[in-house]
Amino acid sequence: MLTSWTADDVRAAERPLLASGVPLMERAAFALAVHVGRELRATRGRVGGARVTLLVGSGNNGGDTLHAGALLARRGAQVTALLTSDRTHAGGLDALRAAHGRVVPTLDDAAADDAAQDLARADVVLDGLLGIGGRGGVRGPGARLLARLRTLDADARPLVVAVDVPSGVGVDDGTRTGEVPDVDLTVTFGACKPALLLPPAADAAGRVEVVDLGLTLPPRPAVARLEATDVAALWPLPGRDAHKYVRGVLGVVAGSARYPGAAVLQAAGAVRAGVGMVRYLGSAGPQVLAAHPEVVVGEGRVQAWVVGSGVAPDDPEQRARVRDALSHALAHDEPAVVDAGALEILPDRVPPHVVLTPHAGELAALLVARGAHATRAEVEAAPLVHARRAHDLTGATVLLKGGTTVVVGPHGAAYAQADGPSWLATAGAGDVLGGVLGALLAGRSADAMADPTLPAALAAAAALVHGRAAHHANPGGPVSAGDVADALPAVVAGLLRA
Ligand SMILES: NC(=O)C1=CN([C@@H]2O[C@H](COP(=O)(O)OP(=O)(O)OC[C@H]3O[C@@H](n4cnc5c(N)ncnc54)[C@H](O)[C@@H]3O)[C@@H](O)[C@H]2O)[C@@H](O)CC1
Ligand SMILES: Nc1ncnc2c1ncn2[C@@H]1O[C@H](COP(=O)(O)OP(=O)(O)O)[C@@H](O)[C@H]1O
Ligand SMILES: [K+]
Repeated sequence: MLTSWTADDVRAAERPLLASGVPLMERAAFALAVHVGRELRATRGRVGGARVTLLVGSGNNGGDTLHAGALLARRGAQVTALLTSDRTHAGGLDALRAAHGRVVPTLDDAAADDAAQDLARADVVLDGLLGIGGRGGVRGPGARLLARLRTLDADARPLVVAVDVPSGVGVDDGTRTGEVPDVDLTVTFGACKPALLLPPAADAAGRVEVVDLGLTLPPRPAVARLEATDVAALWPLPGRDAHKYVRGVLGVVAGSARYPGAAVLQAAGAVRAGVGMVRYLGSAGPQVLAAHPEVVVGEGRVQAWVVGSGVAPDDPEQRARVRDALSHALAHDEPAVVDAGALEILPDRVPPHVVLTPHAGELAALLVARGAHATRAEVEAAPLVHARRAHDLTGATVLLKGGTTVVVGPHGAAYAQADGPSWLATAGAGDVLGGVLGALLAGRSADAMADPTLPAALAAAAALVHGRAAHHANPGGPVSAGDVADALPAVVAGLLRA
């Protein structure tokens, strides 16, 4: 599992070490210089003679950058520091000067234009403008330099390394404000930060290397990302004496006369993910049975529900079945996935074993219906913030679909899963995901009732498996939702072997 901690968590963990004189900045800068040296050796064979340009802000992030620049200068690199403030970390500046680095105040437009030449000639640029002390987008001279960097021709573009985080990201919430450099590598100190996992900030962060500073961090991370072994540990495995009812029955209320395919795809997701049995309720029974003869059509006991996918607003009978299923789930302590058409008829407050699976547009509509202001674009710009708001307003676990899927549950549980290729953004893929998650909740129904944070972990696991199934179905190329479902058994088997 990848784990990340907030700026406050990291600062609190650093405090006792700093108080006892541990030289954290020197350690951070040393590790940064090692990583940059490795990149330079990979791209040009040696550090000696490499041109290194430092973007230096007013805080300790700039201090790290100057100290790393000094170490690289001592290894023969030609280092230029572009200072963007009249305040600069004194120790860092002394170290760079002592190592014969060049120091250039870059405080106005003319200086930024001159500096653009340094940027274009550089082999590597270190972004040391803002770290965990940044508030809002980069202001002033630093923003001018980032704009110059962004507009360099592609063939003049140096390797860009972010110091701790790319400057301009919301460290704790993954937002981006103003100019944010698109970096190739982020070397982050003490712990990974949420912005390096969360959209849209993480898209700017490139590869992430975490430098261990020996911090003692709180037990619960702010945002996590499941990996294969975590999913294997969460997956419900049939025992030798299992039968289909023990393994979990999933009630599926999906599809309508207008969208029968949603029911077929959702059943495919659940069946291929290995559910004990699917019971289907709705008008698409013949289509579901034709595609999946293993499905049972009609009412009966279930351990979990998935409701709403492909349920059209003009289908009052299917909407009534969704309402009945939701009431049953709430009254009998059965976990439920609430998708698409069912999001509009969700009760005001629900427990966390109800998992909402909106995309950004549906999440915005859900928030607006509860008196909050939100547009689709605002949700996409701050997925964690809006998923958390939806959790706070409804009580539900929230899985917000997107290129990176964000999951929020109670007690601060949060996940960011970036497992699928962009090809997964295809009609019906969400229906398959609902089926996979339903299968997991049916298989671990009692556990999901006992541990209110488990539905969030299962939702993240479903997103991982779904994304990997899209890769597996056709590596590097297009997939249909049906292809994704067909790839599930092999992907699950692969994860369980890992
Ligand atoms: N606490 C520590 O001892 C350690 C900190 N480290 C480094 O220190 C960084 C945090 O240092 P700081 O707390 O000094 O914070 P930063 O260096 O992130 O930035 C703070 C400075 O930037 C200015 N600033 C804030 N927002 C701005 C904006 N939007 N535009 C322009 N200027 C802005 C502030 O006025 C302040 O001077 C970490 O990210 C990490 O790189 C590492 O050296 C490891 C040890
Ligand atoms: N850019 C993207 N990259 C990877 N996966 C994506 C991207 N955009 C959306 N997805 C995934 O594709 C699926 C689309 O689901 P959804 O929006 O519900 O579509 P539908 O309702 O047609 O099934 C979700 O699992 C979502 O996370
Ligand atoms: K930075």
